[in-house]
Amino acid sequence: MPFWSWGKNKWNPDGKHCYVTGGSVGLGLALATILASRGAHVSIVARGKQRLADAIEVIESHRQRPDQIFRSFSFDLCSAEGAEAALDAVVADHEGLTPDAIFLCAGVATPRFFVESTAKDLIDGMNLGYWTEAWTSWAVTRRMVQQGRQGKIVFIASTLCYMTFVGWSSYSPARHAVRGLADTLRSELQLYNIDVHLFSPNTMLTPGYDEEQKTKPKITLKIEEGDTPLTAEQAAIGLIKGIEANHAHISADFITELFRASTRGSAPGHNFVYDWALDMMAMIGAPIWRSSVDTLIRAHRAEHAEYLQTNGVLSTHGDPGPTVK
Ligand SMILES: NC(=O)C1=CN([C@@H]2O[C@H](COP(=O)(O)OP(=O)(O)OC[C@H]3O[C@@H](n4cnc5c(N)ncnc54)[C@H](OP(=O)(O)O)[C@@H]3O)[C@@H](O)[C@H]2O)C=CC1
Ligand SMILES: CCCCCCCCCCCCCCCC(=O)[C@@H](N)CO
Repeated sequence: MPFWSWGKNKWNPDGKHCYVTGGSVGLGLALATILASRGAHVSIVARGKQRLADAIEVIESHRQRPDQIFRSFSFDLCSAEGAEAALDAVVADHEGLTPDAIFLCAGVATPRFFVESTAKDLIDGMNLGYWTEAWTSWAVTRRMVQQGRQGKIVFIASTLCYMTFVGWSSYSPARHAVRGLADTLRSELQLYNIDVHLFSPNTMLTPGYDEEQKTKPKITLKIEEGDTPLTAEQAAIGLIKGIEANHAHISADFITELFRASTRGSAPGHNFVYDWALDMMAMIGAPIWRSSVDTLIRAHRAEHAEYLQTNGVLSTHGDPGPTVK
């Protein structure tokens, strides 16, 4: 879309088929309910069947018209086969046609210290933080092009796709990879009139967030105190607003906006003056913040040494962990 038509013809989900991966809880469910309440047909995919069934009930309660189609399917999206099979199921009630919009919310974050991660932990990090999104985008793009259909693909990354710190060695690289793929596809899929967006939420209070607390190092949690968490609903509303504004990179909080504007690479920005102002703020603020965090980390050395000792972390050094392929 040329820049002079930005903001016109706001995206409207009414009557469109929206496919939300990871739509059973958290951000995906919040998004699915908003889309349903705005008249979309909604398909959700996740692994756990009970949570899918519960989610469909919630989505149903937002139905606007009797003809809206709501479906849920259980698939593991970490493999090309899983992503293809899920897509087959998702398009079945839509004459085999690819969805109008795909929201790639499926993903898992498991923070740990790098030295306590097994090889499997690191591979899982890429599987659950990158391939869950990449395989679905690959499957759907090929079909969209075969069918001559246009549409919208929305990748979900994180603030950690622009910056990172201690504890996120298995997750932040996967989120940076999602940004790399989204930026590449934003460029390439113009060939077919397929729009690509990247949403980078900060902390969201979701079941996934509760889960990640179980492995999160204390120092990581301490650094994250600087962030103000969003509810899944607030994040989903921010995402939809960003799509309506036709932003390539979307965020829903000020800190991520700072990192977006100062780490944008070749991605299109928002408003030039606004981005420039953010960039200036980040140029001064980010090094000050980083230096205070570095001080915090160095002050944590003794406690960390004790943690390694007590948990016998280094005695397992070199063990690749179970079932590494
Ligand atoms: N919460 C946060 O603070 C932040 C989260 N994010 C990212 O945003 C996305 C949504 O986060 P959030 O709502 O917190 O996540 P949740 O863990 O609450 O929900 C994740 C969803 O993805 C599904 N899912 C996970 N793995 C797979 C898989 N292999 N195949 C199919 N479905 C899968 C889950 O269902 P099931 O397990 O049953 O398969 C669930 O529906 C994730 O990618 C997350 O990493 C980004 C920034 C901040
Ligand atoms: C001028 C600069 C000021 C900077 C202040 C920075 C404060 C820390 C921001 C940490 C944000 C981390 C979000 C991680 C979300 C996520 O992806 C995980 N929860 C995974 O689910």
